[in-house]
Amino acid sequence: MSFVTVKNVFQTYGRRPIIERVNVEIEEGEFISIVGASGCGKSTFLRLLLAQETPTFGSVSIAGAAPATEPGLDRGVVFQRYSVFPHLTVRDNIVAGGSFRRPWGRFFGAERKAAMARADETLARCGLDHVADQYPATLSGGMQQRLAIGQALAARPRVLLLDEPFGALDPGTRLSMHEFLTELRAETLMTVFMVTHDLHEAFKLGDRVLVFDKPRWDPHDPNAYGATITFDFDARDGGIPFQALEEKTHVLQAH
Ligand SMILES: Nc1ncnc2c1ncn2[C@@H]1O[C@H](COP(=O)(O)OP(=O)(O)OP(=O)(O)O)[C@@H](O)[C@H]1O
Repeated sequence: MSFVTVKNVFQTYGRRPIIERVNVEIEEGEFISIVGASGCGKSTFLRLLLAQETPTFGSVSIAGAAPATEPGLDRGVVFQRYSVFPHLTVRDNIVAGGSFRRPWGRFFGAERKAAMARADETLARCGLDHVADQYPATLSGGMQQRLAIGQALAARPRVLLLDEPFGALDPGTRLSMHEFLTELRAETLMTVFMVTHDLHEAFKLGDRVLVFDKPRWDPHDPNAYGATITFDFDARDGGIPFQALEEKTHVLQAH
């Protein structure tokens, strides 16, 4: 059985369908990139995996059970959009991220020392070691976002959900975060779902790229139908070259 199974899922807000007939199976350790037009339900899909919402119809299961409503020891889901703690220093924010997996949520004595050392490693990887003792409010927006990503990764979750995690970062920082995430995946068996608007990033990082789109469209009522997964690309080993995709969609017949 697959690690994550999404079976015939529909999600409707009021009378408006957002996603419909979504079926997908994910193996543990896969990196799933999710792309699609704005407003077609990508974040809604992540919320269903997080159990922040329950589907109007259909089912979601993770490791053979409905996803727990709280991130826990058994299923360390951490969502990138959880904001950082303003009253903790940058280093303590990372330590706190790592402690989410503990039943009492705190480290003491030698364990705390080890947690601080691990936090310093994560901070160096995120390029935040020089601001370890500062508070988040003193950081730029991009640095705060890097801290949020570092905090999420510090918990070493079994499933990591990322909603446009690198969208606000400058190109250089973005590349180093790609490397960081790739290294971390090599070290853990983490399953990753990442929503991105950057196709190149989607194919570079993902094992698979899921495309959300509306297969049915009523020009008189654009909200009449929901979106579903219209493509499931295998992006391993370089995947389908990004350019080839573009060319294919723009092929004109010579005659
Ligand atoms: N709780 C809610 N109640 C009603 N409508 C909602 C709710 N959450 C989202 N929506 C609507 O559902 C649609 C899908 O939203 P969602 O955020 O999942 O899309 P998205 O694909 O992630 O978009 P983007 O790429 O712009 O982030 C949007 O039109 C949004 O306005």
